Amino acid sequence: MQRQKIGILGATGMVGQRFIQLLENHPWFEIVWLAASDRSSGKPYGEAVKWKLDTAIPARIAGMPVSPATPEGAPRIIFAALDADIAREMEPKFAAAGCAVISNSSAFRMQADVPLVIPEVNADHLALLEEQSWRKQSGGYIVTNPNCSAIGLVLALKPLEERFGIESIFVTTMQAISGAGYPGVASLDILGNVVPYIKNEEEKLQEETLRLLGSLKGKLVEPLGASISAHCNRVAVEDGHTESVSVKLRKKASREELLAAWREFAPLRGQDLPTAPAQPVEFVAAEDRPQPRLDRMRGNGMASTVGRLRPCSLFDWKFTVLSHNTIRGAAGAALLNAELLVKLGKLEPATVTV
Ligand SMILES: NC(=O)C1=CN([C@@H]2O[C@H](COP(=O)(O)OP(=O)(O)OC[C@H]3O[C@@H](n4cnc5c(N)ncnc54)[C@H](OP(=O)(O)O)[C@@H]3O)[C@@H](O)[C@H]2O)C=CC1
Ligand SMILES: N[C@@H](CC(=O)OP(=O)(O)O)C(=O)O
Repeated sequence: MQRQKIGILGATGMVGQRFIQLLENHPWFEIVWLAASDRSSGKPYGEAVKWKLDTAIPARIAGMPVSPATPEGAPRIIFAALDADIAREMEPKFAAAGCAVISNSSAFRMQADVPLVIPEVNADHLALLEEQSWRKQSGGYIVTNPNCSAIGLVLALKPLEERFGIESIFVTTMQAISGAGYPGVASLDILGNVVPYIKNEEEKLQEETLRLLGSLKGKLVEPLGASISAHCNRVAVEDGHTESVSVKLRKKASREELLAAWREFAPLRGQDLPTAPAQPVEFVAAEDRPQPRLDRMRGNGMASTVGRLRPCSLFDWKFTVLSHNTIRGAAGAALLNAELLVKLGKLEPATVTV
């Protein structure tokens, strides 16, 4: 099978680097175009980037030039990892030029006709992309993946919502510093410290969770009718967001029933998507797990790990969730969205725009 040509917008950032790492040997996609800000444009990638991953920059990529961030000459499939303000201005230009923009950014996640998707949770919401004016005019569109804390949480909640219904959710996050990009949070602010504030994060986690667990009604997503309250904190962890969760269910369920719901949750089984984890929600029985350093790479960084399941004296059950914020929470999430779009016939063979 010939690999489809793809480009990465924001290729030098934390998420952009993860895209390169995950795509380098991907069986379906081939990186042919990298773009970033004017600061990087024109330089070889290896010179423009401050590479922060623990695998080497692929030699082929290090020598590639960084292109200007414009649709001219870009391939038709674009993985985008731009700050929200820049994405808001730039992603529509690529979609209008006929590109499929597979975005990580929050800029369009809550726009009614833009799918906000986790393939295991709400693949049917992808139908919304057909409503976009870009799709109708040029064939281009924008599809988004959620906030990095929302992804791990929603993967753990979806099997419970399906079987028992959810009435209330209370969640407290402990988010890794890589979530703030590079250079991100100053070392003097985070070393030996916890920062109980991440701008806009609680609002995004609450809104996106209910939209992801919501139902597609005609051309609109009706959010899940549950109450939710989130507290978000930045902690001195490199990668991996940890979340303490309490849930009130609509139907009483035993511990064994919750464990079975997570164990049997395999909505993508049989689809052979290269990035999909075999077990999207992994339960770890040890009393002191999950932990970011020990559990973030489960399912190649694509699983949501759940542990410490116990009764909650305020709600019904409480537990801990952990997921890798730049893999499952960002680049891996977008890649899985793209793989699903290929399966659905919505990513056409690569040609060059304008
Ligand atoms: N880190 C995480 O865990 C997660 C991040 N996200 C989202 O992904 C996006 C990227 O995040 P992250 O990688 O952490 O951010 P970084 O700050 O690390 O990277 C930003 C990227 O955008 C590029 N850029 C900046 N300005 C422009 C411009 N004017 N035109 C074109 N490119 C530009 C930068 O290029 P240059 O190097 O040239 O400045 C760089 O490649 C954000 O929307 C973020 O919210 C989503 C989920 C998780
Ligand atoms: N704000 C998240 C990362 C992020 O970029 O989220 P979003 O994609 O919703 O902007 C964090 O700090 O960990």
